Amino acid sequence: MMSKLIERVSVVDRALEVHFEDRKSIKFEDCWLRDHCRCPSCYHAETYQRANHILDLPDVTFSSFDYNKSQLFITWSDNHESTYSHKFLSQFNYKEWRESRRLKPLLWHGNIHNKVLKIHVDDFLNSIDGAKRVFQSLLDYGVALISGVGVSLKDTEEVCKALGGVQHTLFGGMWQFSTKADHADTAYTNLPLAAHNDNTYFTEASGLQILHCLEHKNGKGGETILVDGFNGARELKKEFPEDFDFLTKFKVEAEYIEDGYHHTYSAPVIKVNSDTGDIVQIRFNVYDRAPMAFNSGENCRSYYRSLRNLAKYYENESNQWRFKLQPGTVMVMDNFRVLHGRTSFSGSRVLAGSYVSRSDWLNRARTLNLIK
Ligand SMILES: C[N+](C)(C)CCCC[C@H](N)C(=O)O
Ligand SMILES: O=C(O)CCC(=O)C(=O)O
Repeated sequence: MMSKLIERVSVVDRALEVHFEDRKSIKFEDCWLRDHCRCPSCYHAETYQRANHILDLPDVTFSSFDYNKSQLFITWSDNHESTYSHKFLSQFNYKEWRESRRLKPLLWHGNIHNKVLKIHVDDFLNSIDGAKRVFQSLLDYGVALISGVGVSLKDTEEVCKALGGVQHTLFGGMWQFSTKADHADTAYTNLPLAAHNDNTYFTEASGLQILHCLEHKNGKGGETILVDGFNGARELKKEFPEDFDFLTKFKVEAEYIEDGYHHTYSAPVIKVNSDTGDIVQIRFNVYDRAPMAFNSGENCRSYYRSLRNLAKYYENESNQWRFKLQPGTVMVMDNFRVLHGRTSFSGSRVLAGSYVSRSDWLNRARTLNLIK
């Protein structure tokens, strides 16, 4: 890794261009430099927060500056003085800064049992390396399997907490569900559920969904279906680019209705980062679509054509990973990316689990130094 020590600094209009020893340079506007002064009157180091309001940033420029290999010193026209370390400044090469914040999912289709991490719960809960491996599997494939978990809600909760914390929704925090109609939703039946993302009717869908089959007796079926929503979107873009484009723009309204609840939210099925073009979220759920009005017959037909073309990928069994959840093994998946479903079943089938918010699981991945 080439040194990021300071080689020289030059003035460019109201900016300072810092040239580093790795032959890269970064231009810092005076307003940015003043706003990033790290002196005690400008910055609360103990809370990592700016001390002043942006409206109180003085419209000043530098009156003089000096530097050595590791520091830049600025005296401002209002006589304020600022010091910046090379380590701090060298972070802000735009391309490197943007690239370091992009997630790099490994797209997949079909049975990925030999790729997805399967780790014993003791290694996950009791070792940093184990925790890193779980979150890396989630970042890479959107799925991880944690074995050796006690077949109880309580033991499942320990796993949910370690994944970032139990997210509370109208369904509760930790849930245990079966065919008992605890909520007005087909998850609480033995009906088949085609691959879908949860919570398309919430302003923010849950980040992770954690499922642990506590029992399935006196019956059959109830296979889990997983499919990579990002790979489906990429295939749609290749085969039906106009449908991909439509689904990145058109807002599909979703709803959840139950006594005392009426959630709705409208958002594109495929959310794209406008800066990088990366797919950042899939919100696909054919069941929870709300009845919508359309401003044209063309839009109405595009809605049905594009959703059906995307659904054909997700419903193609060669793209799906199907397996049976076993008591003791917890499955965790990225609900922003991986679609899940199940085949119909008979008998008594009890699942435990929870949601974890995206902020909370990405926080864990970030504090494990896996992402920026
Ligand atoms: C809470 N639990 C996971 C058991 C079921 C929640 C129902 C999820 C709903 N069908 C959706 O797709 O958002
Ligand atoms: O019963 C299952 O295996 C999954 C149920 C489901 O899709 C859900 O709860 O969102």
